[in-house]
Amino acid sequence: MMDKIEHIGIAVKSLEAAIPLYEQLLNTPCYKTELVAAENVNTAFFNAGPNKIELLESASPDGVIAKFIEKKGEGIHHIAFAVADIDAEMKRLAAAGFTLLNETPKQGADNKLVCFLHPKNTNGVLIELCMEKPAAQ
Ligand SMILES: CC[C@H](C(=O)O)C(=O)SCCNC(=O)CCNC(=O)[C@H](O)C(C)(C)COP(=O)(O)OP(=O)(O)OC[C@H]1O[C@@H](n2cnc3c(N)ncnc32)[C@H](O)[C@@H]1OP(=O)(O)O
Ligand SMILES: [Co+2]
Repeated sequence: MMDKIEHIGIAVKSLEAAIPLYEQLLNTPCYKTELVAAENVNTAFFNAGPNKIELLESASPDGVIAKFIEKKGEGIHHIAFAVADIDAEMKRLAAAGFTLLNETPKQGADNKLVCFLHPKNTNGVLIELCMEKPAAQ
């Protein structure tokens, strides 16, 4: 089950320009910036009540975010839902016919495991499943 919207991902050309803008807009400081090398993306996080805003800047000219901005411009990139059991949700959604973009949960930002669903099955919205990484046993 999707517990809540964990974050809204927003594609931006420059974190340097977008971070102060969102700090002013949200009236709260960016609480974390993080490079997710595997995704070729630099991220910046803000709390917005029980949810978050995740700004995304491409870490290379040919990254996913650069491609998105080239095609669609800056703007909302994805919606991430918090899930308690990402494996179970991936199984449920795959069985329901959604296209998973990664076979197993992968490393996300902000201490999460993530999986993406292709927008072709979700009315054109890129969906991310997002689970807090279990504490190391
Ligand atoms: C994980 C770290 C962090 C976190 O929260 O922890 C992040 O959120 S990282 C976010 C960046 N990473 C990803 O987005 C990974 C998943 N995305 C992908 O695998 C690709 O972007 C994919 C498959 C969605 C699109 O890649 P592709 O190479 O196929 O690009 P195209 O431009 O050819 O797109 C095909 C088709 O999809 C539409 N599209 C692409 N991106 C989006 C989007 N964000 N929202 C909605 N639609 C999207 C694109 O317009 C094309 O549609 P078409 O009708 O064919 O023009
Ligand atoms: Co995200």
